[in-house]
Amino acid sequence: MIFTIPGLYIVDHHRCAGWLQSNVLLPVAGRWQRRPGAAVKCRLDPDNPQLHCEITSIINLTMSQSAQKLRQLLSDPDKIIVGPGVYDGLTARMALAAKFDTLYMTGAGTSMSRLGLADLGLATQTEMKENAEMIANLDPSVPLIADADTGYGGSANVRRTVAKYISAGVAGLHLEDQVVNKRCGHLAGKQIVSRDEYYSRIRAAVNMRRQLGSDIVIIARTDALQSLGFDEALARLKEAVAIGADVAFMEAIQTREQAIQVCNAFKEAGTPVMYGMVQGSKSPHFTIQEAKDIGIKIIVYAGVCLVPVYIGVSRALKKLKEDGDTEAYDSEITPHDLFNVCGMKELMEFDRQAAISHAS
Ligand SMILES: C[C@](O)(C(=O)O)[C@H](CC(=O)O)C(=O)O
Repeated sequence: MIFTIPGLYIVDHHRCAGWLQSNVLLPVAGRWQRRPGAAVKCRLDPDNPQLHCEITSIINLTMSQSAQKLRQLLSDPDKIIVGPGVYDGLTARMALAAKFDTLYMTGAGTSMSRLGLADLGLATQTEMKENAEMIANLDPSVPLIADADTGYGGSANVRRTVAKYISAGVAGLHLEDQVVNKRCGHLAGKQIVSRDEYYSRIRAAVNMRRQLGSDIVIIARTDALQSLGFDEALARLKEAVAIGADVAFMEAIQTREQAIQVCNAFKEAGTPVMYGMVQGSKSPHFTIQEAKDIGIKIIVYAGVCLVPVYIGVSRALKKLKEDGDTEAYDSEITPHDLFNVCGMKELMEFDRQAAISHAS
């Protein structure tokens, strides 16, 4: 379908996370010129879906490969995006080797693996960004969604967080409405900031993205369900999306019905909904297929690596401590196998090529 808007033509548009992303013909020096990659952010008039009623911005995107890929996945109607929760180089490499097409950097996992500390808002902006940067660049063709907690302060901090995550190569990030001294979304006693403060975080993120000409996907997360109830949590997500967030994420959902209600609430507008699966929490458990069936667009399994690492490593350590020996595995893993998952072949080939150039 081709839309006509006074001043420009939009062709090849596709709907993507609340954006209409398109090739655009712009009148430049009296001629229509095609500007691939330029995006027009439009609001559709619900009463007249054939016409755009408002152009909110035109952006020349210096699209990052990974954010673009994430947007492509979001715009695929048949796709559910699955983010295995990784938190260090090895878990990220293992998820890549398992051929996941998206990764999720869990903040809880980052806090525990990098700091040895529980998910209580202790990981700093710099620590989170450094971890995200390392993971995002192991294979930049696989988009990384990274936890950005509260944005680490006021709007100026959020601004800086978004800029850092963009330059780190992160494809999408989520920002929430807990106080800066936050805690894991599945713990009791969460404190929530006012609507205005939350909205200013989202607005800061959206404005910074625009200022940098980036297409990073902004995921609005609310933790308000626990203390303020479903209606308030939903209202916050709706306003966050109206401000410019691309995806709605209600944290620590308590029932399957609530998950369905959230999906239904955003269905008409085509806003993708994200769901956080945390094994052992009170949130309903969904398989990928179940999540897809109810309309969830992104599901992240925050504990998919953490839990088996905890179980497996605890058992192995107990064995060594008590029996004075390591566990025997059916198929012994050699150091080679581990290094291969972490790029050994490519590194050695690179080294070989460098040596050849040097010799010639
Ligand atoms: C999604 C989450 O933010 C994360 O860091 O992975 C956590 C998950 C967890 O603590 O296990 C959360 O707050 O839900």
